[in-house]
Amino acid sequence: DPVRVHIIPGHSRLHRPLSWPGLGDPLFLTGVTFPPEYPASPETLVKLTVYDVRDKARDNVSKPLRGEGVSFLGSVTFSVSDLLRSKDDQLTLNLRSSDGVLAVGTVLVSRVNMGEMEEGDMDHITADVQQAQKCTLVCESSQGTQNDKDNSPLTGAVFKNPVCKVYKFQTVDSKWMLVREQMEECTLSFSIPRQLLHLYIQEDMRRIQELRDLGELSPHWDNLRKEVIGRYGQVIAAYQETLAELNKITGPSFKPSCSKAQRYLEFIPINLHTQRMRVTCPRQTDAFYDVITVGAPAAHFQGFKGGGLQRLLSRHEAEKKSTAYQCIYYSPEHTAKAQEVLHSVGHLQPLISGLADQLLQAAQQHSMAGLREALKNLAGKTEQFVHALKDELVKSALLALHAAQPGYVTKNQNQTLPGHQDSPVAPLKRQDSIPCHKEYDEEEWDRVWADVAKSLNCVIAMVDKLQEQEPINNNQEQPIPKQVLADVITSHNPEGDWREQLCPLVVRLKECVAEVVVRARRAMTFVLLQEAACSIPQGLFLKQRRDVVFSQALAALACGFVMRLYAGMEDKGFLRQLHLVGLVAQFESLLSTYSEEIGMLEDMEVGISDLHRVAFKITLAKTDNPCDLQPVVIGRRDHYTVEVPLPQLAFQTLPHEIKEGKALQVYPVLFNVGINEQQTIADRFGDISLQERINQRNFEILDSYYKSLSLPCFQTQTDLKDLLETLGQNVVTKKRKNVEILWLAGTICRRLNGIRFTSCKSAKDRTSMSVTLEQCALLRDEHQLNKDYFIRALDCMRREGCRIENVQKNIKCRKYAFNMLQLMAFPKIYRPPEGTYGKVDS
Ligand SMILES: O=P(O)(O)O[C@H]1[C@H](O)[C@@H](O)[C@H](O)[C@H](O)[C@@H]1OP(=O)(O)O
Repeated sequence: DPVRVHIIPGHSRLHRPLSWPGLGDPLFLTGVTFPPEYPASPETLVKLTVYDVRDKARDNVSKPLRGEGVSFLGSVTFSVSDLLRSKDDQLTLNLRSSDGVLAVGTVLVSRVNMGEMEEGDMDHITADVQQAQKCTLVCESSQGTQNDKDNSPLTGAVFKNPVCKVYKFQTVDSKWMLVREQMEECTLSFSIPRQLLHLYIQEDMRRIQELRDLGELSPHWDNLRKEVIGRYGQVIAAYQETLAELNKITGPSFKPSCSKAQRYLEFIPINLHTQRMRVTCPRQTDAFYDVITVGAPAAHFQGFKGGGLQRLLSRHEAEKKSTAYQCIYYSPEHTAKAQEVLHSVGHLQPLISGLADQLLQAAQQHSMAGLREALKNLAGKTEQFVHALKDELVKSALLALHAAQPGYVTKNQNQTLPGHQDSPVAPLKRQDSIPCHKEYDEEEWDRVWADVAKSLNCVIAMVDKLQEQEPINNNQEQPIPKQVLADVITSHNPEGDWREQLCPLVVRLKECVAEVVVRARRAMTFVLLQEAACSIPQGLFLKQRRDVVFSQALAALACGFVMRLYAGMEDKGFLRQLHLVGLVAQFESLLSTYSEEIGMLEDMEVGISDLHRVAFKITLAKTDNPCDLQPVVIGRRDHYTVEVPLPQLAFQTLPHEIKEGKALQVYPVLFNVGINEQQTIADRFGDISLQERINQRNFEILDSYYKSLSLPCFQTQTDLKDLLETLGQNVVTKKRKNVEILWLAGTICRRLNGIRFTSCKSAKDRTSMSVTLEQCALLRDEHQLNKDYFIRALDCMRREGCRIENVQKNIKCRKYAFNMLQLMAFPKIYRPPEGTYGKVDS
């Protein structure tokens, strides 16, 4: 396979093959750097030596050792002048074996012109320091300003340690505007991951219990069960340890970028901060613009050797299908269905039981209205319950479970299944054989399941009957349609007490529900056992990876939601939109689709998409005490709810739908455009399909969200429609570093009242460039910032503003971690002013 070498300023590390599993002809890319102090000249000779690395764990082959998974392939030498004179800046060289005789492969050397350099670019990189220093920063504070609306006790409960900067800029009509930047930490950085860890542990413990409740299984299945339980136990122990370590942490409410790969901090989002820009213009009401900045949600501690979640999960699914010989393969949809059924029965059974008790209470009180109300609710929930179980999966899983019990025989073989014999790994071909245990009654489930509906009908019929017996004046409401089940009714004494007559029927209904729950729970647990057993150990590693990434993503989302909610408390239109449709949460990412950052982006894609399983609820806080205003997470992996408590005063002004606890939806979308030198390589020689796919898919989500908004205030905004159309065109256009995608997506999100997020690896350098650019663009487009002040304002914010403080908070140094050569690759407008960047230990 060809090896490509790029002479790229600023790079020297060997990179993994850029290839996708299943595709042949992988491309191995590596960049080679001549450090600025190195006296390279046209005569300089470059020797390339290529090794075959079999042992991926030994990624660092700078000093390869023979016989340790690394072997010499060949080498070749060329001079810098060969490259400079070459056609298309490219040399094709033959690798030679050590004795120089054999040609053992081809190396393609390209000289990379960073491309984004334009005439006069260098002038901007070394910007006019004097100009920039005519900076308009007027004051700064670490506490915010007094009597500040942004620092109310409400925000103070969740947002901490404000850093504040105020600037004065000139408008087009030579007036002055005041711009105030405020950046804060968020307590949710730690509290959401802690709560999630608790919930993960609880859920896995419950899973272990459910597996135990499967009862006696044949040795094959029993062994698998033991193994799965053992693995769950390990995960629980690791999570408990992490939680214990997290509980020891005090200090700032954010994880600095340099701790990104620390084991005990892996669930914590990197460098999560909120940033608000408030603009005060003469004779205008203040406007403010919020953004949440956070490092890409990704499993940094686990690393990116095999890629990120999106790739790992699809690879795993494919492998599972082909190697699941020990167990029954259930598709991810089936597994999700099993979880859903488990969840539904767990949720609905206590509700049905409570409503049945209410019905008896109403009967006791001889209240026909109460009886009918309770019956209506009971019927509704019971129907939901019956419906939730109406799935072929339950039936087939019951059969499979039956076949997994000791003593099971098949009709065809009339002999014990292989999986039933002593060897725990003997193949079991369940699907091919129709189980025919003499004790197994295939109709049984249908009967048990139908009994629930039947017993509900008996209850309905009895209430009807009682209603008929009532004197006419106690029977004003419309009667429930008659469902005559004579065999039931005749057995009851029409003259007796209401409660007495209803009680046996209600008890029967509860019993039928309980019976169904036991069976359904065991059947679904068996499906999940298959899933877990088929995927050990890789599936569990991936689950842990997904837990980590999701935790970071949820902490960021919750932070953004709370900030958006607090900001919109007095906006009736916004609140209406919130409960009628929900909010867009738009993540902008600046990761490169190259090397490690591909893996980060693959993690991030799954983490952000998993956020669609989250809803928010607003609750009334017990007190106005800050600790009672902390959001609370409830739920399980397939669905979480974040409850956001508000103090009485704020709560009472909300629309009643929100006060009644309506689930508030979020629509997460992710747009990525890599901007640095690594993206230059990816754009030219690598694979950018990941970025293209993400942008196209998320455009579709955003577009369908917009279409689902039937609120007139959005449909009449023609420019919103135009913006979406332009974004749609941009995501399919082949254009390098097309940052317009990010600007359009950000603008659309703001117009849609959404939550804005900006991310890169550590949310410190590239993110700072993007956030300051967005702020200045808003000043120019929405607040008539004088054009001559645009670059000055941008440089000033980058030099003096909250973002350089963010860098300082993270690495204790006031320099963005860019070198000059990296900056050449940036789109011009993303480059910071001279003196603010350099080599730092980040
Ligand atoms: O905040 P980031 O842009 O992810 O910081 C990068 C920086 O862009 C890059 O130039 C530098 O070489 C480092 O990789 C920074 O990442 P850290 O995670 O090390 O801060």
